[in-house]
Amino acid sequence: MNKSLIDMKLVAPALKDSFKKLNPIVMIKNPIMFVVQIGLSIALLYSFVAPDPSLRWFNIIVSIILFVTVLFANFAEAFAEGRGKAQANELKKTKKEGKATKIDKNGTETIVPSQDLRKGDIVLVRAGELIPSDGEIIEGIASVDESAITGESATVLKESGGDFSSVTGGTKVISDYLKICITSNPGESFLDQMISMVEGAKRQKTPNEIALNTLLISLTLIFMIVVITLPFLSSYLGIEISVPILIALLVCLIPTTIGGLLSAIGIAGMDRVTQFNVIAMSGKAVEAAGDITTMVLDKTGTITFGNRMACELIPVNGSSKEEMYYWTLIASIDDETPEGRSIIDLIKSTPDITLRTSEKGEFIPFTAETRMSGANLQNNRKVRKGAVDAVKAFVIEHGGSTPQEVHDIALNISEQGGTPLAVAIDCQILGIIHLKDTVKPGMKEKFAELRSMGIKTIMCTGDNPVTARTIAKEAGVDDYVAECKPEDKIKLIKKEQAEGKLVAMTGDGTNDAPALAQADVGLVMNSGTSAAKEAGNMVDLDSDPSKIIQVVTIGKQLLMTRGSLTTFSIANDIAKYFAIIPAIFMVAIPELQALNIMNLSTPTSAILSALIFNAVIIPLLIPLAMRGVAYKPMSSSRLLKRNLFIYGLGGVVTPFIGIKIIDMAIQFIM
Ligand SMILES: Nc1ncnc2c1ncn2[C@@H]1O[C@H](COP(=O)(O)OP(=O)(O)OP(=O)(O)O)[C@@H](O)[C@H]1O
Ligand SMILES: [K+]
Ligand SMILES: [Mg+2]
Repeated sequence: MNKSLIDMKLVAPALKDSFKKLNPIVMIKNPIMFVVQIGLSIALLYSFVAPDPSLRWFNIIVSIILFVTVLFANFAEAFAEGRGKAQANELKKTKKEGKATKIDKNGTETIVPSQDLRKGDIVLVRAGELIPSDGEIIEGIASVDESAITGESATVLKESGGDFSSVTGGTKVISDYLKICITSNPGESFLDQMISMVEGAKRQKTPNEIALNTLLISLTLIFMIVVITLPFLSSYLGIEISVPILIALLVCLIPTTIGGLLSAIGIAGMDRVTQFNVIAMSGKAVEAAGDITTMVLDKTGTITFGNRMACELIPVNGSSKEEMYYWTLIASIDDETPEGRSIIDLIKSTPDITLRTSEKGEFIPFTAETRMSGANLQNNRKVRKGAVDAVKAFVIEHGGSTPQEVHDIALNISEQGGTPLAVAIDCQILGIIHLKDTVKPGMKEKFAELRSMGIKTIMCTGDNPVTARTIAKEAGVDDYVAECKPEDKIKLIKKEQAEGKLVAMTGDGTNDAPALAQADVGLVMNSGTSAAKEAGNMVDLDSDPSKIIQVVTIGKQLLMTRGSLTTFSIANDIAKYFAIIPAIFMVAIPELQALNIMNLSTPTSAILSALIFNAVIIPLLIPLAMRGVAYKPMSSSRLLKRNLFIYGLGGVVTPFIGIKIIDMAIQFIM
């Protein structure tokens, strides 16, 4: 997926498409260019049935330039769509092949076409086979090649339970086997969504785009009224203006530059996100990313590396090392979380400890609500490990208490940014587990950058306040919420939104789904559950939660590119006014010479030069529309001033130079 944004191979198909788009039914979707197309038809008519045959050649040339103008605008859009279409074709190839081994209730296997699979079906996928549709693993552990979707050739280990249990249709099982429960109906899989997103089939105009379009249409209407009334005014002065000249004037005055580039800018914005291996479910999501003012981030895995590893087991309360290790093992033996596994690994690698248990009972899995995990044993004893305050409450409930020593050790671990877990059996605390985690490098700089863009960052963590404060300080986030449960996250997002903020967040678990749905931008990890993927509006194929920062930058760049090119386009039209108006009236009103600052050779050449400039500026700006304007993190008001200066002033000056050069060239040819 990492091709450059401007691919010369896409030029030929885009040219073909630009002719197809000449169909008026397609053209009407772009009202500004549709006006140009109508103007073209009228000018063409005048070329043949003109009342004044001496003007025939002028009329034909105007018609040709108008035709090229429309074609250039169509080309901009077709070129922007090209990359997505090519990518969609690649993805469709992945979809075509398809047989699946379905397992029915009594365990019999039947081979069915993949596209017949529905939600709830169970399939068996063996090594070397493609996973037929999205699903959750119910049995097995296997390495999966996700390159068809992510473009990365690294394989991912997938297994039932935990954070890596969801699989995507179109990816390939490399080793072992997986039994999968299908979670999507035909035509609704992630791959289907991805295809329709990248090929732009579902691309709807975003609210910002609609607002801008309305403004541009209003401007067009105003200029139409001006141009239509012009002949009445000029006849007073004894000047007759031919219809093709009026059309040329109209086309120069209406915002054709931005009208021709608007949809290309939107498509390219989504494309840039895709380049980044993030699939945006709508153009609106990318735009919303540009408007974000608050970013809610998880601590573990987003700000820190997240492979929180047990590094030390500290017995307390007079319990022996053997005793503490033994019960810690019992509390962790079925704990599938990375934390749980790292505890087992640590115990395994301790030389003088043997891993033998004879306990029978029921495992209590970790939840973000209880912030504990453990086991209820057959002899009615209960073992728990978890956040210190949660375990403390558990012990008190069973008639015990926590000695000061526990708090001291926990505080010490937290102050280092680690996570202390207390281990207890019934009313007695046995020890503390030190889980270590590190802040990812470069976080402080990233958050400083966000701050300069006017974005507030809030770190949310289920961890205790001391660990939270330590990590928050080290990473340089603006604010943090400790001991945060899933519902607290929604509350936080709603609170920010009530203050008029637009909120972005990342997430992966089912727990996160409601918060992801509430947020204005919800970036979901590809490794996440299907519930989370449905709730969010963007999916990161690389499952890197800190990518939200770059996604916001791309969104900002999209909005800025659109704003800059709109400014440029309207400023351009002002300059064209100064080229054409003096040309039309100068003969009758010599005083208008004062307006003729461009000093163009003849009225005809002036009009044609302005019209040619108006056409060629569209393809010249395609690279800028595709790449986006250069973006420097700064506050929006400073950015606005800077852009008004560059694109406003540049927009006035460029056509003066351009039109003058074209005028000189025309004289030279003549
Ligand atoms: N496997 C586990 N068993 C018992 N307790 C755990 C386990 N994993 C985490 N905890 C405790 O529960 C707390 C909350 O964990 P949770 O995963 O909800 O949040 P977190 O990972 O600390 O923060 P984040 O929201 O950034 O992921 C942890 O701080 C830790 O004290
Ligand atoms: K124009
Ligand atoms: Mg967590």
